[in-house]
Amino acid sequence: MIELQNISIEFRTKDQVIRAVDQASLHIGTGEVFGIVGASGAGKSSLLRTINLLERPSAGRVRLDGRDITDLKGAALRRERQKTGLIFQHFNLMHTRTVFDNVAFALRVAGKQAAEIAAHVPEILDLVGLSDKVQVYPSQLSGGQKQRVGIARAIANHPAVLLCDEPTSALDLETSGAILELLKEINRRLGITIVLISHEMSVIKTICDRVAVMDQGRIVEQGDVYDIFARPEHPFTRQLVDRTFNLDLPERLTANLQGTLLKILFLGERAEHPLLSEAALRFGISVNILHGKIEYINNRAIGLLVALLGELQECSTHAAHITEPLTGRIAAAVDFIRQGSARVEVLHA
Ligand SMILES: Nc1ncnc2c1ncn2[C@@H]1O[C@H](COP(=O)(O)OP(=O)(O)OP(=O)(O)O)[C@@H](O)[C@H]1O
Repeated sequence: MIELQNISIEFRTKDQVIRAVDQASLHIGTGEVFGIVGASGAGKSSLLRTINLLERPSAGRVRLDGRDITDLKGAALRRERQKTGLIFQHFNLMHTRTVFDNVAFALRVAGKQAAEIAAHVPEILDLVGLSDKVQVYPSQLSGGQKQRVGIARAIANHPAVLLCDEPTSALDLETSGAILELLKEINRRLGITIVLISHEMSVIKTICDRVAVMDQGRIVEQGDVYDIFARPEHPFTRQLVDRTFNLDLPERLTANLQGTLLKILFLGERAEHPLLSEAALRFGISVNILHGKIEYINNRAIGLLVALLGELQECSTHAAHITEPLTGRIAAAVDFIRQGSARVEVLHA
């Protein structure tokens, strides 16, 4: 559906050349929800805007539906652009026009007749949940409602692709969730391919099937969202994923740790096995869970636990016969946990 091949984008200012995107390649399939994530200035917007050639690449090719559109101009380019809709972080609505007119404008530009526009706009506004706001002005709408108008306008001409530039960054958490839900529904019901950029992994995990991670103009990693969360390889991706899981411990807990502190990753069904209690019994140690979280990404579980392995406070019946020193038992327990989980990181020994 969308193929970006070795895209580089350079901006020339008076005294320097900024390479915003550096040899980025992507392939996005029909009907996918594809995310591009990265810090501010990573090159996400520039790359997104090459898909409909709002930004022309300095090098590389853009293919839409198998057709190379990189060199298109004028009417041919405008026709190709009709296949894409675009929504923005700050909605970009016309404030002196009603909700109806904001959406109608997109249809008028595409050459639709008044009768068709009059019939179609209410349908689209119904789809995005704004049937009761048809004659209202944008200033009378909440942020979430404004973005719904932005979405209605973007899908009015039945595009094959919806490009979303940080669509929820200006919204609170709850509204953001509702907008992502609406985008997902549009993807499912209308089969529109969605490309969404965000600086938050939490947005990506809520809606995307696959993701590309950008750092300083380069795509450093891409793949299935679940796999990227489960096994982030690039240090920048790891940082993003860690921030999403947010497993930081309060200083009070880390100041006087007695024992071995582990961060344990469980994937899928393995998260359901009683691995830690088995380790405790087998090796006669205490296992104290200090932090933990299970995330479900595309209905598959990723569990992360921070656990402290240490000496049992009292001699339990299970441990009474254990004579091996604590360090040996903990080392054996770490091995045992390592075998039964996806990854173990020793945070403190
Ligand atoms: N028109 C322009 N002229 C000069 N430099 C630009 C232009 N547009 C973008 N840049 C620069 O290119 C780099 C990438 O910008 P871009 O907006 O694509 O990144 P981004 O990841 O989308 O960032 P943000 O999340 O802050 O929008 C930045 O260093 C930016 O300053």
